[in-house]
Amino acid sequence: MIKIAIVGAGSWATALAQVLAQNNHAVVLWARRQELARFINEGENQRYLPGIKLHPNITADTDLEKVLHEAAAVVFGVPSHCFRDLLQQSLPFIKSDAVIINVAKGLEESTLQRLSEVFAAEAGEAALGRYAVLSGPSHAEEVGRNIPTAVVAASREIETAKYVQDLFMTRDFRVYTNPDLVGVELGGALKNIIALGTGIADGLEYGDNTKAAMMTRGLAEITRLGLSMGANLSTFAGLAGVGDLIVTCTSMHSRNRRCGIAIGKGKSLEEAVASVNMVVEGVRTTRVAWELAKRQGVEMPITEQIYKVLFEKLPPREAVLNLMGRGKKLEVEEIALSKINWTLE
Ligand SMILES: NC(=O)C1=CN([C@@H]2O[C@H](COP(=O)(O)OP(=O)(O)OC[C@H]3O[C@@H](n4cnc5c(N)ncnc54)[C@H](OP(=O)(O)O)[C@@H]3O)[C@@H](O)[C@H]2O)C=CC1
Ligand SMILES: O=C(CO)COP(=O)(O)O
Repeated sequence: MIKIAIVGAGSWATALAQVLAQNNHAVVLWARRQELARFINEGENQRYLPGIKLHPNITADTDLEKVLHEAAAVVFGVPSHCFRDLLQQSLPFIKSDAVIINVAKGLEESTLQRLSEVFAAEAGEAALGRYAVLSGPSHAEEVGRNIPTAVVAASREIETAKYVQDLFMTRDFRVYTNPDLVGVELGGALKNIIALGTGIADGLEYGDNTKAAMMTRGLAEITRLGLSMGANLSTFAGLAGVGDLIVTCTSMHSRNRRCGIAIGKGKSLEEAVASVNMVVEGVRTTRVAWELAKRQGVEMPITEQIYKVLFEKLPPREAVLNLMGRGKKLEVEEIALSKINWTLE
């Protein structure tokens, strides 16, 4: 039995603790509030994953040093906006050979960095070899109930990705490996923007056609930004790309989609986020992605319109009209233009 620490005690951290505990690991979660640690130690995370009886191998504590002591692997299961701060607090207590696994799906707002870049900045470039990301279509509410799920472990070092695959793989939780850290991180973070958008369309009571169009064109712009930042094209056709996009844009479990629905129904951003009562990563990610699109010089029209709805009070119906009224385009411009020598004129 090896000890695995999880920094965070929200819905995803708790669901992943269940998976790891079922694999016979000793799992200790760090909660910042006593109440949450008590819920978990009493066998149910009533706040974040109600109705699921937790495995006896799971405990929780509010003492970060105690939680991290002698852990062979450390999972960061907190929202992106507090990752750097908690990483800084944790690093002095993490064993030098421990594997670090990040499961957050977001980007850092102040620096526009991917979370692996934040990790490298804090822990040193050499430590990146023992850093992995776990991502893919996986709602905590379903993983916690052992509903069959498939995800991806990505790392610069294949051995690290394989280690993570072995840690998490169960009968109901299948883990693939992928060397494309950049693509897996971007796929997981950027799909939340499109889920906000499809949620808004649902809130406006548009139909399935609208949703399918937004998901498909959303994937096109995610891919465009990803390729400009060094990601691998095939990652976006995989679990961390289209797979996660599908689940987040269609599931009522999705916090981003539910937030979008509330906005589409006329709630303000603040009211919509408050109604979800859990982290809505896509809001900050929209700001970051819009800045990245400008920096990289790539077109991200859906992201641009969602940015305007969220932060510039553009009425959602006008955002849809703006998207529908854009100039004529080739569907697969990057691929078409490079392979068959067409032009847009
Ligand atoms: N939920 C899901 O199904 C999935 C989520 N993810 C990703 O996992 C990450 C975590 O999401 P999720 O579990 O849903 O979030 P939740 O809202 O369920 O839980 C958030 C957790 O982080 C803690 N937290 C929030 N802010 C801070 C802070 N400033 N300092 C310390 N702790 C803090 C909360 O503690 P407190 O209760 O004290 O506020 C809580 O324990 C996100 O990046 C999300 O995109 C990925 C896959 C699936
Ligand atoms: O990433 C997720 C599912 O794969 C969770 O998405 P939400 O944060 O929108 O619930």
